[in-house]
Amino acid sequence: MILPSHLSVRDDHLVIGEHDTVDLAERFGTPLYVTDEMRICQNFQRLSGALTAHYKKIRILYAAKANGNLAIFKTLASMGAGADVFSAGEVALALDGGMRPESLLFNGSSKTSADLALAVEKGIRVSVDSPDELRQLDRAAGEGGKTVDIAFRVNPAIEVPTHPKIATGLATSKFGIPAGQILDAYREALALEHVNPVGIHCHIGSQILAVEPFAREVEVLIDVARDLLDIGVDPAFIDIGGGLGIPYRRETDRAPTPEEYAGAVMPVFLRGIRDLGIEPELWVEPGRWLVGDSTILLTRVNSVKTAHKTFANVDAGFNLLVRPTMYDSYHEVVAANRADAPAVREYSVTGPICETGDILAKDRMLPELEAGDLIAVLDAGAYGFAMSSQYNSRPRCAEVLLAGEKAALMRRAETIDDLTAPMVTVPWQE
Ligand SMILES: Cc1ncc(COP(=O)(O)O)c(C=O)c1O
Ligand SMILES: N[C@@H](CCCC[NH3+])C(=O)O
Repeated sequence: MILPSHLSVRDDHLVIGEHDTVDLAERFGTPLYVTDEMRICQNFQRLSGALTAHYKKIRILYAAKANGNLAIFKTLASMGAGADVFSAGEVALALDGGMRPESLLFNGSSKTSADLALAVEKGIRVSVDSPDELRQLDRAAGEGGKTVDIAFRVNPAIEVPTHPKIATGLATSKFGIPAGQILDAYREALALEHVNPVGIHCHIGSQILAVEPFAREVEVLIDVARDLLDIGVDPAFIDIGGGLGIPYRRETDRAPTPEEYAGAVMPVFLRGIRDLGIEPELWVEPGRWLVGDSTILLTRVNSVKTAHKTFANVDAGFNLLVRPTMYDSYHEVVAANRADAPAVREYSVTGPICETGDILAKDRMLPELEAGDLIAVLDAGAYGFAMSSQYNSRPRCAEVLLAGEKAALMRRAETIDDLTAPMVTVPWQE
């Protein structure tokens, strides 16, 4: 099996950073999310380096939805990242994590009036998703006695090779304004008093393992910029969103490197802006690429059963990692306490949730397993804990952050009391 450089095997045990996963599981319990902070920093530097090699005016906005732990915001803020935020919660976390309001972009196709008021109050730029939202934002800004800088989210009508549920720039997608309507939207923004159109925003989808769609996206955005110049808007930034995929199947996935991504996108961007005589900042909104491979989910085998096939029943299910169930996603699994043992039997690694679809990994060759063994699910840092739930009334597990020799909780495990705490006794049952 090919492991990323922050994972290794020592004395038959899987090691993350400098830490033996068997020790981590004993110390903190299972299930357990474990994140290597250094890996996130390396990922950030690599992506940032690849882009700035072409153009200096780059901003990286971490897509906060990928992993919402406050510690992750702090790590990325310290690297100089801003954030793509989608909710009041993400705004609060980003600001608490040390990001400045000017380094955030408030995205979303269905913002509440409270979201808009929050953006106005905090001075956060807004990616506006419809003319209706534009008018509401103008009103909110007027009431707050302010002017808000905005971009419009463009729907570029681009097909992308990914799971249909996470392609966001299809003509039929709920996100953005069709290219044919976008100029009217900017014209309307120019006519309004409290919104200031300064940017162009787009995001074509997630887990994209090809670079051509990003290059086509940039062409569309350059066309929009050309039209904007005609109506007197010189864009201060062009935000091409996130979406760069990672190789979940390391043996076979051919994932573009950041250098290949930059090599496809930047020449189109640079040629475009040179022709137009403008020098906007280029913004990107990576989520998965920054945090995806930084994290493993450790889960203990409760029992092994051979029936129609052989099941390793573990203590984490789609309550903690929904991607395999929701998108048929593949995550590599490793027998963490037998990492050198030969793979001799096919297992399905199944969780404790009362649903047939609760399968973390289907039909994988693994060493002989028994109750008490430890399984590591790899590449669980993006949309892992972030999409967890308390389904089946299971408290969520803890998250640990590693930095060199250090290991500390960045979120404690929930308890049964945490499940019931928000519940309120209705008066007729008192
Ligand atoms: C607006 C926006 N930006 C960025 C992202 C991050 O995507 P990814 O994690 O694939 O980089 C998303 C999620 O797809 C998004 O909706
Ligand atoms: N949740 C998806 C990615 C969605 C990206 C958000 N727009 C995943 O796990 O792959």
